[in-house]
Amino acid sequence: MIQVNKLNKIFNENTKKQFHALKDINLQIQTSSCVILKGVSGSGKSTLLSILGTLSKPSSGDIIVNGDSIAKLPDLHASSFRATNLGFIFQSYNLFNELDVIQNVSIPLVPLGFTQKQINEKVSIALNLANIEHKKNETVSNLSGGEKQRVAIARALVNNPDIILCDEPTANLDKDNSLKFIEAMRKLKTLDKTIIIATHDPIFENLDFVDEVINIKDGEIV
Ligand SMILES: Nc1ncnc2c1ncn2[C@@H]1O[C@H](COP(=O)(O)OP(=O)(O)OP(=O)(O)O)[C@@H](O)[C@H]1O
Repeated sequence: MIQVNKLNKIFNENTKKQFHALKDINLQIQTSSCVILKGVSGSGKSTLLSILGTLSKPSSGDIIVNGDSIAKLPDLHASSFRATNLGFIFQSYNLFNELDVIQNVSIPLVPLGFTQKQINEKVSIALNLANIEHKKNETVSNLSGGEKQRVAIARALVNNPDIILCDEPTANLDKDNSLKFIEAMRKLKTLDKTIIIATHDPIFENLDFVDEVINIKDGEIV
Protein backbone atom coordinates (compact mmCIF):
# COMPACT_ATOMS: atom_id res chain seq x y z
CA MET A 1 0.00 0.00 0.00
CA ILE A 2 1.06 3.58 -0.66
CA GLN A 3 0.14 6.00 2.09
CA VAL A 4 0.51 9.75 1.66
CA ASN A 5 0.40 11.70 4.92
CA LYS A 6 -0.08 15.48 5.17
CA LEU A 7 2.06 16.11 2.12
CA ASN A 8 2.96 19.70 1.27
CA LYS A 9 5.07 21.14 -1.51
CA ILE A 10 6.02 24.79 -1.44
CA PHE A 11 8.13 26.04 -4.33
CA ASN A 12 10.52 28.95 -3.74
CA GLU A 13 9.76 28.86 -0.04
CA ASN A 14 10.35 32.12 1.85
CA THR A 15 10.82 34.17 -1.29
CA LYS A 16 8.49 36.55 -3.14
CA LYS A 17 7.83 33.74 -5.65
CA GLN A 18 6.64 31.30 -2.96
CA PHE A 19 3.95 28.95 -4.32
CA HIS A 20 2.07 26.35 -2.31
CA ALA A 21 1.59 23.62 -4.95
CA LEU A 22 0.41 20.72 -2.73
CA LYS A 23 -1.61 21.36 0.40
CA ASP A 24 -1.94 18.71 3.12
CA ILE A 25 -2.49 15.80 0.74
CA ASN A 26 -3.66 12.58 2.42
CA LEU A 27 -4.13 9.48 0.29
CA GLN A 28 -4.20 5.72 0.49
CA ILE A 29 -3.53 3.75 -2.66
CA GLN A 30 -4.07 0.01 -2.35
CA THR A 31 -1.54 -2.44 -3.78
CA SER A 32 -2.54 -3.70 -7.27
CA SER A 33 -5.10 -0.94 -7.76
CA CYS A 34 -5.39 1.47 -10.68
CA VAL A 35 -5.87 5.09 -9.69
CA ILE A 36 -6.51 8.14 -11.86
CA LEU A 37 -5.18 11.45 -10.57
CA LYS A 38 -7.43 13.94 -12.27
CA GLY A 39 -7.19 17.71 -12.44
CA VAL A 40 -6.80 20.65 -14.77
CA SER A 41 -3.42 21.94 -15.91
CA GLY A 42 -1.54 23.43 -12.97
CA SER A 43 -3.55 21.60 -10.29
CA GLY A 44 -0.48 19.76 -8.97
CA LYS A 45 -0.67 16.32 -10.62
CA SER A 46 2.91 16.22 -11.89
CA THR A 47 4.25 17.64 -8.63
CA LEU A 48 2.51 14.88 -6.66
CA LEU A 49 3.61 12.20 -9.12
CA SER A 50 7.23 13.30 -8.99
CA ILE A 51 7.22 13.18 -5.17
CA LEU A 52 5.53 9.75 -5.26
CA GLY A 53 8.29 8.72 -7.66
CA THR A 54 11.05 10.08 -5.38
CA LEU A 55 12.15 12.42 -8.17
CA SER A 56 11.58 15.39 -5.89
CA LYS A 57 11.12 15.88 -2.17
CA PRO A 58 8.14 17.33 -0.32
CA SER A 59 8.40 20.42 1.89
CA SER A 60 6.67 18.44 4.64
CA GLY A 61 4.71 15.25 5.12
CA ASP A 62 5.52 11.66 4.30
CA ILE A 63 4.95 8.83 1.85
CA ILE A 64 4.99 5.27 3.14
CA VAL A 65 5.36 2.45 0.59
CA ASN A 66 4.89 -1.03 2.04
CA GLY A 67 5.86 0.24 5.46
CA ASP A 68 8.92 2.26 4.44
CA SER A 69 9.12 6.05 4.37
CA ILE A 70 10.33 7.19 0.94
CA ALA A 71 9.65 10.94 0.90
CA LYS A 72 13.02 12.05 2.11
CA LEU A 73 15.35 9.27 1.06
CA PRO A 74 18.90 10.44 0.32
CA ASP A 75 19.49 10.59 -3.46
CA LEU A 76 21.41 7.31 -3.68
CA HIS A 77 18.70 5.39 -1.83
CA ALA A 78 15.98 7.13 -3.84
CA SER A 79 17.54 6.04 -7.11
CA SER A 80 17.89 2.46 -5.93
CA PHE A 81 14.25 2.53 -4.73
CA ARG A 82 13.20 3.76 -8.19
CA ALA A 83 15.31 1.18 -9.99
CA THR A 84 13.71 -1.74 -8.19
CA ASN A 85 10.15 -0.59 -7.48
CA LEU A 86 9.01 2.01 -9.99
CA GLY A 87 8.30 2.32 -13.70
CA PHE A 88 7.72 5.78 -15.22
CA ILE A 89 5.76 6.66 -18.36
CA PHE A 90 5.89 10.35 -19.37
CA GLN A 91 3.94 12.22 -22.03
CA SER A 92 7.17 13.16 -23.78
CA TYR A 93 8.36 9.50 -23.71
CA ASN A 94 11.88 10.60 -22.57
CA LEU A 95 13.56 8.16 -24.98
CA PHE A 96 16.98 8.35 -26.60
CA ASN A 97 16.03 8.94 -30.23
CA GLU A 98 19.38 7.94 -31.67
CA LEU A 99 19.37 4.53 -29.93
CA ASP A 100 17.32 1.55 -31.04
CA VAL A 101 14.35 0.08 -29.19
CA ILE A 102 16.29 -2.67 -27.39
CA GLN A 103 18.94 -0.20 -26.21
CA ASN A 104 16.28 2.17 -24.86
CA VAL A 105 14.40 -0.56 -23.03
CA SER A 106 17.63 -1.99 -21.53
CA ILE A 107 18.64 1.30 -19.89
CA PRO A 108 16.93 0.82 -16.47
CA LEU A 109 18.67 -2.57 -16.11
CA VAL A 110 22.20 -1.26 -16.58
CA PRO A 111 22.82 -0.19 -12.95
CA LEU A 112 21.32 -3.40 -11.58
CA GLY A 113 24.23 -5.69 -12.44
CA PHE A 114 22.42 -8.28 -14.60
CA THR A 115 24.24 -10.52 -17.09
CA GLN A 116 23.64 -9.89 -20.80
CA LYS A 117 21.55 -13.08 -20.95
CA GLN A 118 19.32 -11.86 -18.11
CA ILE A 119 19.01 -8.45 -19.77
CA ASN A 120 17.99 -10.06 -23.07
CA GLU A 121 15.32 -12.14 -21.34
CA LYS A 122 13.86 -9.22 -19.40
CA VAL A 123 13.86 -6.93 -22.45
CA SER A 124 12.13 -9.58 -24.53
CA ILE A 125 9.35 -10.02 -21.92
CA ALA A 126 8.83 -6.22 -21.70
CA LEU A 127 8.75 -5.77 -25.49
CA ASN A 128 6.12 -8.48 -25.75
CA LEU A 129 3.99 -7.02 -22.97
CA ALA A 130 4.09 -3.59 -24.63
CA ASN A 131 3.45 -4.95 -28.12
CA ILE A 132 6.57 -3.50 -29.70
CA GLU A 133 8.67 -6.65 -30.27
CA HIS A 134 8.40 -6.29 -34.05
CA LYS A 135 10.31 -2.96 -33.94
CA LYS A 136 13.03 -4.06 -31.52
CA ASN A 137 15.94 -3.22 -33.82
CA GLU A 138 14.52 0.07 -35.12
CA THR A 139 16.07 3.42 -34.20
CA VAL A 140 13.56 5.28 -32.02
CA SER A 141 13.59 8.42 -34.22
CA ASN A 142 11.99 6.31 -37.00
CA LEU A 143 8.99 5.28 -34.87
CA SER A 144 5.49 6.78 -34.79
CA GLY A 145 4.22 8.51 -31.64
CA GLY A 146 2.18 5.47 -30.64
CA GLU A 147 5.17 3.18 -31.14
CA LYS A 148 7.40 5.48 -29.07
CA GLN A 149 4.79 5.31 -26.33
CA ARG A 150 4.93 1.50 -26.44
CA VAL A 151 8.74 1.63 -26.15
CA ALA A 152 8.26 3.87 -23.10
CA ILE A 153 5.82 1.31 -21.66
CA ALA A 154 8.33 -1.50 -22.28
CA ARG A 155 11.08 0.50 -20.60
CA ALA A 156 8.82 1.18 -17.60
CA LEU A 157 8.13 -2.57 -17.28
CA VAL A 158 11.57 -3.99 -17.87
CA ASN A 159 12.64 -4.09 -14.22
CA ASN A 160 9.29 -5.72 -13.34
CA PRO A 161 8.31 -2.89 -10.95
CA ASP A 162 5.31 -3.14 -8.64
CA ILE A 163 4.32 0.49 -9.19
CA ILE A 164 3.81 2.24 -12.55
CA LEU A 165 3.56 6.05 -12.58
CA CYS A 166 2.17 7.71 -15.72
CA ASP A 167 2.16 11.48 -16.33
CA GLU A 168 -0.32 12.57 -19.03
CA PRO A 169 0.47 9.38 -20.97
CA THR A 170 -1.99 10.07 -23.80
CA ALA A 171 -1.22 13.78 -24.25
CA ASN A 172 0.60 13.18 -27.54
CA LEU A 173 -1.46 10.25 -28.81
CA ASP A 174 -4.42 10.08 -31.18
CA LYS A 175 -7.60 8.31 -30.07
CA ASP A 176 -6.59 4.96 -31.51
CA ASN A 177 -3.22 4.93 -29.77
CA SER A 178 -4.78 6.27 -26.55
CA LEU A 179 -7.13 3.26 -26.57
CA LYS A 180 -4.14 0.96 -27.15
CA PHE A 181 -2.43 2.57 -24.16
CA ILE A 182 -5.53 1.88 -22.06
CA GLU A 183 -5.51 -1.77 -23.15
CA ALA A 184 -1.84 -2.01 -22.11
CA MET A 185 -2.79 -0.66 -18.66
CA ARG A 186 -5.64 -3.16 -18.44
CA LYS A 187 -3.11 -5.93 -19.08
CA LEU A 188 -0.78 -4.56 -16.39
CA LYS A 189 -3.66 -4.52 -13.94
CA THR A 190 -4.07 -8.27 -14.45
CA LEU A 191 -0.39 -8.61 -13.51
CA ASP A 192 -1.19 -6.99 -10.12
CA LYS A 193 0.73 -3.78 -10.75
CA THR A 194 -0.21 -0.65 -8.83
CA ILE A 195 -0.90 1.94 -11.53
CA ILE A 196 -1.18 5.69 -10.96
CA ILE A 197 -2.12 7.81 -13.98
CA ALA A 198 -2.09 11.62 -13.78
CA THR A 199 -4.28 12.92 -16.58
CA HIS A 200 -7.01 15.30 -17.63
CA ASP A 201 -7.88 13.19 -20.67
CA PRO A 202 -11.62 12.29 -20.52
CA ILE A 203 -10.80 8.98 -22.25
CA PHE A 204 -9.89 7.65 -18.78
CA GLU A 205 -13.40 8.23 -17.44
CA ASN A 206 -15.58 5.23 -16.57
CA LEU A 207 -13.00 2.51 -17.29
CA ASP A 208 -13.96 -0.79 -15.68
CA PHE A 209 -10.46 -1.55 -14.36
CA VAL A 210 -9.98 1.83 -12.66
CA ASP A 211 -10.48 1.48 -8.91
CA GLU A 212 -10.48 5.13 -7.94
CA VAL A 213 -10.49 8.62 -9.44
CA ILE A 214 -8.77 11.17 -7.20
CA ASN A 215 -9.62 14.76 -8.07
CA ILE A 216 -7.01 17.40 -7.39
CA LYS A 217 -7.69 21.13 -7.57
CA ASP A 218 -5.29 23.95 -6.68
CA GLY A 219 -3.06 21.47 -4.88
CA GLU A 220 -5.83 19.94 -2.79
CA ILE A 221 -7.75 16.68 -3.00
CA VAL A 222 -11.41 17.59 -3.61
N1 LIG B 1 9.73 24.18 -10.04
C1 LIG B 1 8.65 24.94 -9.85
N2 LIG B 1 8.76 26.19 -9.36
C2 LIG B 1 7.68 26.96 -9.13
N3 LIG B 1 6.41 26.57 -9.36
C3 LIG B 1 6.23 25.34 -9.87
C4 LIG B 1 7.33 24.45 -10.13
N4 LIG B 1 6.84 23.29 -10.63
C5 LIG B 1 5.51 23.45 -10.68
N5 LIG B 1 5.13 24.66 -10.22
C6 LIG B 1 3.76 25.17 -10.10
O1 LIG B 1 2.99 24.25 -9.35
C7 LIG B 1 1.68 24.12 -9.89
C8 LIG B 1 1.39 22.68 -10.17
O2 LIG B 1 2.20 22.24 -11.27
P1 LIG B 1 2.09 20.76 -11.86
O3 LIG B 1 3.11 20.64 -12.93
O4 LIG B 1 2.15 19.80 -10.74
O5 LIG B 1 0.62 20.79 -12.47
P2 LIG B 1 -0.14 19.69 -13.33
O6 LIG B 1 -1.46 19.48 -12.70
O7 LIG B 1 0.73 18.50 -13.50
O8 LIG B 1 -0.30 20.45 -14.70
P3 LIG B 1 -0.19 19.90 -16.22
O9 LIG B 1 -1.42 19.09 -16.44
O10 LIG B 1 -0.18 21.17 -17.02
O11 LIG B 1 1.08 19.13 -16.31
C9 LIG B 1 1.64 25.00 -11.14
O12 LIG B 1 1.01 26.24 -10.82
C10 LIG B 1 3.09 25.24 -11.47
O13 LIG B 1 3.29 26.49 -12.08
